[in-house]
Amino acid sequence: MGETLGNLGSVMATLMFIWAMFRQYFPCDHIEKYSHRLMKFFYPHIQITFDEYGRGHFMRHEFYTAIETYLSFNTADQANRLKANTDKNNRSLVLTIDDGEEVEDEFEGVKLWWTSRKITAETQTSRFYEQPDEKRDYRLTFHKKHRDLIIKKYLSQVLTQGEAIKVRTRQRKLYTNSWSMWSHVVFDHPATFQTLAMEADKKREVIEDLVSFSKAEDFYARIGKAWKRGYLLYGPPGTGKSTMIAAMANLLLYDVYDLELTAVSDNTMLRKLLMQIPSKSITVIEDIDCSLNLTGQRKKMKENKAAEEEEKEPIKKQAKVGDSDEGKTSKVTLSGLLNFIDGLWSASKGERLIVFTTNYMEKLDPALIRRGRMDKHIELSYCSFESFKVLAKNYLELDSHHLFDTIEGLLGESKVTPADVAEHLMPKTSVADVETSLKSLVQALEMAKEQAMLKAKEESKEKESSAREED
Ligand SMILES: Nc1ncnc2c1ncn2[C@@H]1O[C@H](COP(=O)(O)OP(=O)(O)OP(=O)(O)O)[C@@H](O)[C@H]1O
Ligand SMILES: [Mg+2]
Repeated sequence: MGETLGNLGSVMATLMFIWAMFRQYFPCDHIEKYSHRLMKFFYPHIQITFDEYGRGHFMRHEFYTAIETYLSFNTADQANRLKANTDKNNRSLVLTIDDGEEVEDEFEGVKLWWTSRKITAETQTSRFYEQPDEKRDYRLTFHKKHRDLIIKKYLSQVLTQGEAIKVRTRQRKLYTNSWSMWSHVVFDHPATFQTLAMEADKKREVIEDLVSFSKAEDFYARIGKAWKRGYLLYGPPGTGKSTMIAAMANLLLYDVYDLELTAVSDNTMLRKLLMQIPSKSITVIEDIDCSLNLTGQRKKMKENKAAEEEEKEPIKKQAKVGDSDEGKTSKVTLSGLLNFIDGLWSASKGERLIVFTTNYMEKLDPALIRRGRMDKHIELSYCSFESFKVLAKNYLELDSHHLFDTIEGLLGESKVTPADVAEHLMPKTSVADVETSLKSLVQALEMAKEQAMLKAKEESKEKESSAREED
């Protein structure tokens, strides 16, 4: 239909040309007026063309790719000729409508037609660059009485839907910083909140927080706050902090920017790196307590330790002279990081998450973790029975077992991390042996319980003896 209308358009253009020639020899205002009316009567349609590339541009127009995605998802089943491509993951086929094909779409009861066109032009080779010899575009045709509806509503819907599909299907990346640049690999971590071992209520709370944040653009705009949210994940090693970050990225379909602060030489470079982070991303700073000058206490502790060492071994101190930390360590400061989080970062558009992790919450400077900067503090702790049940389901596809009661009792009396539990549940043979796995876990838990009891005894003995000494 659209193609026929297109052809009709070219016929009309030819007629217009003949008419222009005619008018040159027989000028007459009346005839001109009526000719325009006639033209509009016969061709009451509007056509809009969306080129793949702009003039002199080497990047595809974003609207072209958005339309391509929209059409391949919504209308490809109408076309008889399709082009097959693999997606960026090389995993599934993406079908787009082939050159010259026409598809019909409908919006609020109005019919419109899209044509995918290829126009072959003569090759022009300039000294500096080669002009592509074929040009592609999408042509949209609709009745002129729907002009406002299509231009104002339909087109913006096509673009937003196309963009949304692109985000959903795009390949996500894990970025790491080297010098002042980010380099990336494919982010393919399988962790999800479903497989994360954590108490169900706590998990639900985190998921709801993340989802409502990702949908709250209007809310943040209304209250005049930058659309960003900070999370602090804390807990002993092996309790799932890094796993939770992967689950967050998979839930929101964000890219991950893993910022290694020890590789950042100063605040200027930090700013440069952070400015390159786009929206829909999670910026991660792991083990913030180990990141140099970021913790007031840590610095003090270091100084105290150095002073102690000095007292014990003055010779060692002499050897250290000239071996100052200055050259080796990063000059990134806590205030530099905080200024950035509060200042420039807030000025950039789009949603951003920043996640800090630490094993030692108490070591962190209060300025870093105050609410508003780190909006949510999430503790990941030792394995509870509820967390164990998630792991048993993941690793052994098990909902219940006669050893579960014993395990529940032992977990209450010992401190083991989900990482330790997971290690015992890992099948050691090609055929998963549930009984052996659970028994080995029970043994490990009993040992941990004994050790915990011994430790408690030693501690109480120490307390008693120090109290006696004081007496
Ligand atoms: N809560 C959990 N749910 C599921 N798996 C977990 C959990 N905690 C730990 N694991 C398992 O243990 C491994 C280590 O966990 P992870 O790297 O997330 O710990 P972490 O808290 O980041 O430790 P660290 O403080 O040392 O960085 C993971 O690969 C995962 O298989
Ligand atoms: Mg970790």
